[in-house]
Amino acid sequence: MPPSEKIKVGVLGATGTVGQRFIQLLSTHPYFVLHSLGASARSAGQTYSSVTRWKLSSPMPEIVRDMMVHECRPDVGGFDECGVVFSGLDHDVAGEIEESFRSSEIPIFSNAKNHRRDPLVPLIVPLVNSSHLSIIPQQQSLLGLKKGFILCNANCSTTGVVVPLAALEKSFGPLKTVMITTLQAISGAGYPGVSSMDIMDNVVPFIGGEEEKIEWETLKILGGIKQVEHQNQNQNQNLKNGKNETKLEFDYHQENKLKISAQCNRVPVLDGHLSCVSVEFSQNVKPTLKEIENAFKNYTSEAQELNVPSSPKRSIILHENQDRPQPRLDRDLENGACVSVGRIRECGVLDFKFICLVDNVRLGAATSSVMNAEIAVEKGYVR
Ligand SMILES: NC(=O)C1=CN([C@@H]2O[C@H](COP(=O)(O)OP(=O)(O)OC[C@H]3O[C@@H](n4cnc5c(N)ncnc54)[C@H](OP(=O)(O)O)[C@@H]3O)[C@@H](O)[C@H]2O)C=CC1
Ligand SMILES: N[C@@H](CC(=O)OP(=O)(O)O)C(=O)O
Repeated sequence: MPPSEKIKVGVLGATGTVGQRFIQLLSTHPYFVLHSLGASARSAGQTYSSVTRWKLSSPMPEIVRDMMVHECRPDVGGFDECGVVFSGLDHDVAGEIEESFRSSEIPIFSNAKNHRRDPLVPLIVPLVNSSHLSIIPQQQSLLGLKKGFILCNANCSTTGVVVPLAALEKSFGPLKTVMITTLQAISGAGYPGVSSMDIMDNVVPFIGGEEEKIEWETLKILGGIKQVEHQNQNQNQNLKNGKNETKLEFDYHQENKLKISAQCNRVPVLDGHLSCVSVEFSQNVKPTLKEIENAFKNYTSEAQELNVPSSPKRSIILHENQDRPQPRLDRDLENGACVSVGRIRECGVLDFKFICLVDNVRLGAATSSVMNAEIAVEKGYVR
């Protein structure tokens, strides 16, 4: 259900690649209304249209053209009046800025990598693990906060891969081994990103830190949250209460010891990260090709069940043509909010292999953040 009154929202890094998608998605949103924009000191104090190199094919929304861009501080520019602030900040600065907003009781939905490993911060791909929102009250109580929290969405390539992997685990139980090779678009590196001299007529077989992120983020996202008994630090109180404390912890898929290896490449594509994925199941009786196709086709997420505004009708679109999915042809499906899957076939080394595609700036970044916020509103975490 939409909130009775639209919630004021802010965007940090509003001028950047991800920031521009935020602006586009939020300019006509049924739950949220754009209230505050932030970027670097280079842009602060000027209007949005004068400092932004707008790179989307749709025009810059009228409502932001004359809005003032502010420094990314919770005490300026009306950020303290926002119920939600989205962050598309460069990771060099995102860590401290996002913490300062959280301390000021402002919920932050971040695209940056800085807090993804934090044991109190949920790392949520909204088509997979929105149940991890349940860690937020613990984050707030340990930090003495009432409304503020940080919630991260995943690396763009991770996002594209975990949706089909979640569909396989939902139907056939834990995976044992996953091998991933990515072909990543240049917009993934922000603007201006990789030099044209480096990427034209070329493939660059290195993206700093990306392989490690895919490998551990997948474990946090696909793993569950477990309740762990901790000994109460205050022994007297412990004796008085006669019980230990229960805390929530991410299990990082440890129980099933999922092994993942990723290799990442930058290719001359504007938007859309493609991945070649091979998987091995834990169960002895392997599913058939038809069963795998059905697992992808029938996969639904909580975002779909809640029917939040940014949720796709289909989380996974299965392509039958042998030469699909392709970034240029398929990245716009479901307004960039789904994952395309195709070329499912048996693998001579592991069990099966397939290709998947995600729009790195939409589901891989801004759309996931907005969908996470919609789910958080629906579940009462944003007040
Ligand atoms: N592009 C993608 O596909 C994805 C990106 N991400 C992550 O999202 C974040 C944004 O990426 P992207 O949009 O590509 O990057 P861009 O380089 O395009 O944009 C960076 C933004 O950060 C702002 N900024 C830079 N320095 C400062 C500072 N010192 N203080 C305040 N603001 C600052 C910039 O403002 P100004 O214009 O004033 O310089 C700009 O708005 C990154 O953390 C990235 O890793 C995550 C998933 C996918
Ligand atoms: N590194 C990704 C984009 C990105 O910014 O990732 P992260 O949010 O994990 O730092 C790419 O180049 O395609």
